[in-house]
Amino acid sequence: MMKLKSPPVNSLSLELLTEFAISLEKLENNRACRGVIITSSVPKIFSSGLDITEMCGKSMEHYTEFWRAVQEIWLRVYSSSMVTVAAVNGSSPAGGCLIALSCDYRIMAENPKFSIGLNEAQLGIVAPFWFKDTFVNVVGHRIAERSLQLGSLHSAPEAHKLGLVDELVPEEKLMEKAAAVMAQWLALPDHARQLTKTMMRKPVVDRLVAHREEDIKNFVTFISKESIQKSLRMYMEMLKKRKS
Ligand SMILES: CCCCCCCCCCC/C=C/C(=O)SCCNC(=O)CCNC(=O)[C@H](O)C(C)(C)COP(=O)(O)OP(=O)(O)OC[C@H]1O[C@@H](n2cnc3c(N)ncnc32)[C@H](O)[C@@H]1OP(=O)(O)O
Repeated sequence: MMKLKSPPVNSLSLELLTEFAISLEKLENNRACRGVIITSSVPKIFSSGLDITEMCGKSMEHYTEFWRAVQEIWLRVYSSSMVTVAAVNGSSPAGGCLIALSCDYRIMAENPKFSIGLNEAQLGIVAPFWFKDTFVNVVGHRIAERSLQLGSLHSAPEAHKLGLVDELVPEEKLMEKAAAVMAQWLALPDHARQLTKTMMRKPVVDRLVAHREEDIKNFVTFISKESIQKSLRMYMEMLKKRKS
């Protein structure tokens, strides 16, 4: 099991992304490890998505390093040879949702206050093509398009209805259910499951691998724009105001 632990809200900072990638690599290289459940040890939050402070007021070099780390974590989770189950035990916007979408199966706590989705448009930013492709592969083109254009965050019941999560279970049963799903998936021979997974996911993975540097350049150019920086600053202010 891998538990995201970066209070208060599990923002995906460069440091957390780097630790996450190293832990995944260790598991991937351990032949005895055939599956991983990804969850959070922060109450009510799976992950608040990419750490916005990493994308605000920093240098081009920093944006480059940060985006490479974001790409890396997606590539590792999406193309993992292990069975990956997301036990979504709290809200999961944007980058948090991407982590869950990249797993093989998603189980969410059935709490209507928890929400999940790719809400980038609400921040005035655009989910890159590989976020979009991952989303389309889970919910289909129409639902993904509407949800992305509106930057929707879906409540747990709504997310289940749309197919964004596979199952809802009472919060106290979440880990038990995740373990049961893992056992079901691990009952199959690894090679057949792994080859099938690769067949389904390879075109999307290959697309980023082929355009990785271009994608970094696009990100750095986009995020460095003063209008985008202003949108991000306003969003952070809104988060702080909402609190007080
Ligand atoms: C032409 C095409 C080119 C394309 C190029 C690419 C373009 C860029 C693509 C970038 C993709 C971005 C992906 C992302 O993930 S962006 C992040 C999106 N995340 C969010 O919108 C979530 C925001 N947070 C919340 O909604 C709430 O915090 C949450 C529901 C998660 C929890 O609520 P709660 O009430 O429990 O906690 P607070 O809101 O009080 O938060 C506590 C403190 O944490 C700070 N915070 C929250 N989220 C973030 C974050 N994502 N990054 C950094 N900091 C965050 C919040 O401000 C509070 O701080 P303070 O205690 O200091 O006030």
